[in-house]
Amino acid sequence: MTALRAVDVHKAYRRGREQVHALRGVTLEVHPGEVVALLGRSGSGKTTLLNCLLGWETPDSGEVTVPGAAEPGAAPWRTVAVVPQRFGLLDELTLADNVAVPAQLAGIADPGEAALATLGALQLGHLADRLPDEVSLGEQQRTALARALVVRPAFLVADEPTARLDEEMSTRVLATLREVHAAAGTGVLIAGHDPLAVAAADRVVQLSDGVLLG
Ligand SMILES: Nc1ncnc2c1ncn2[C@@H]1O[C@H](COP(=O)(O)OP(=O)(O)OP(=O)(O)O)[C@@H](O)[C@H]1O
Repeated sequence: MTALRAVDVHKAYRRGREQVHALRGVTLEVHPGEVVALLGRSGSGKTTLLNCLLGWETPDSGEVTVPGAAEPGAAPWRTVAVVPQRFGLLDELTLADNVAVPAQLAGIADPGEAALATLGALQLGHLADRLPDEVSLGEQQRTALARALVVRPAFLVADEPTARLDEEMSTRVLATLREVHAAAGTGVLIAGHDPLAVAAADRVVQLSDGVLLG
C-alpha cells in the first residue's frame, strides 16, 4: 500500500471579486501506519487540504494520489475513511444503524454485527439503540469514528476530532485513534489546533496561510 499523497496542490476560492488562496503548493504524504498531526490556525487551509485528499474537492493544480483508487471497482472511501468536523450522523437512525450503513455499502457480510462490534470497541455498545440527539457530543464524535472504522480503512482522516470535547474526552478519542493505528496499521491524519493531537502524533506538520511548514 502506497502513501496517501498530495503533491504541489493549489486551490483558490472566489469570494466576490477576491481570490482566496486556500492552498499554495502543498505537498504532504501520509504513509501506512503513521499518525500525522496537521496543525494550523483557523482559515489556514486544513479542511481544504483534507477535502482534496478525500476527493471531495478538485485541486486547481497539483496531484492527489489515493492508494488503490485507480483499481477497477475501487471505492476511495473504503481506503480513506473520514470523521468530518460536524460528524454527519443521520438523525433518524440509531447509532448502530449509522455505523451499519457504510458496512452494508462496503458489502461486509453482517453489517449489523460489524456495527455492534465496532461500537463496542469504542465503549458505545450500550448506546447502540439510541438516536444521535439522545447521546452526548463526545459519544456522537466517537460514533462518527466508529462509522469511519467499520470498513477497516487503510487511512483515516479526522477533521478536528477533539474540537468539541473536554480534555478527558479528547485524550480518550486520541488514544482510540492510536489504538486503531496500532491494531490495524491504519495511517491517520488528524487536523486541528489541539496540542493534545501533537502528543498523539508520530509527525507534526503545520499549515500557515496555505503553505505547509515542517
Ligand atoms: N467554499 C469556499 N468559498 C470561499 N472561501 C472558502 C471556501 N472554503 C474555504 N474558504 C476559505 O479558504 C481558506 C481556508 O479555509 P479552510 O476551511 O480550509 O481552513 P481551516 O484551516 O480548515 O479552518 P478551520 O480550522 O476554521 O476549519 C479560508 O480563508 C476560508 O475562508
